[in-house]
Amino acid sequence: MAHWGYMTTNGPSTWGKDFPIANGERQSPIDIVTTAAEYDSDVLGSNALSTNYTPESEVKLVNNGHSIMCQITKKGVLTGGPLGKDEYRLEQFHLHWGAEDNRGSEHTVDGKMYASELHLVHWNASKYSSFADAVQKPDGLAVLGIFITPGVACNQFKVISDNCGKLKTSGAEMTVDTTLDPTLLLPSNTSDYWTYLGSLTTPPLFESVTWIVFKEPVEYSKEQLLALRNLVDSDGNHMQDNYRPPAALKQRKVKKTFT
Ligand SMILES: NS(=O)(=O)c1c(F)cccc1F
Ligand SMILES: [Zn+2]
Repeated sequence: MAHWGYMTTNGPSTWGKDFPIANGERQSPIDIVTTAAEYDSDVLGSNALSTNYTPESEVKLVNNGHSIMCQITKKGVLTGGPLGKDEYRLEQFHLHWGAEDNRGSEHTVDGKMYASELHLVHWNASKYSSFADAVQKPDGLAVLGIFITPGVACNQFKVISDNCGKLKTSGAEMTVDTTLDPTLLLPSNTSDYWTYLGSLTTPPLFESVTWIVFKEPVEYSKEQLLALRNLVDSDGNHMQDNYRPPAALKQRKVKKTFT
């Protein structure tokens, strides 16, 4: 079986062969049609979305062949909003990006694509015993989606962008002896977001994710975006355009926390 990727021969249009759920009822990403999103005060009313992360004392980076991933070792949690009282533990974060600034995000907003999208992946530690246990459950995961646009450098992301050069090839791993506070990767406004029920955006595409996509993008510098584009994927090509295009919304509603 040819390993899945983002090239013509193994990209998103071919994933349905090995992962039939690719054409399922709650696939991600989606195009967020802002006028169709429903304001839902009780998504926000009952208890606002809240993150309680512990800064990582060292940064564990992995080039997993499809993205650059930071493995989280502390027990930070996300709760509230659409997650109710359940506590979702931060497991890892990674990104998707384009070869150029005009593309790269997975979710789109009224058809607009951002240059990149950061995903903070959490699993429901109130109900399940591990990420592996939660990953196939309909309420198993929660992912924060943060849009990235070219601008000033993001200081907290420097530990990743400054080390991409040492993680060029697929399978490369390294531990950087510096702290990282995942809270500082979030936009300043974390009250305004869209939320809907979806899936992993890479194979195995499990339909287990409550998506929370922030309205406010964060800025990364051109150099930080270039560092991502110089990574090499599992086929030895430049890791670029590692994003899945939007899937059909089907019978879903997107909720929003702002008017
Ligand atoms: N892209 S995504 O955030 O849906 C995602 C996950 F949540 C978990 C594993 C891989 C992955 F890619
Ligand atoms: Zn992702």
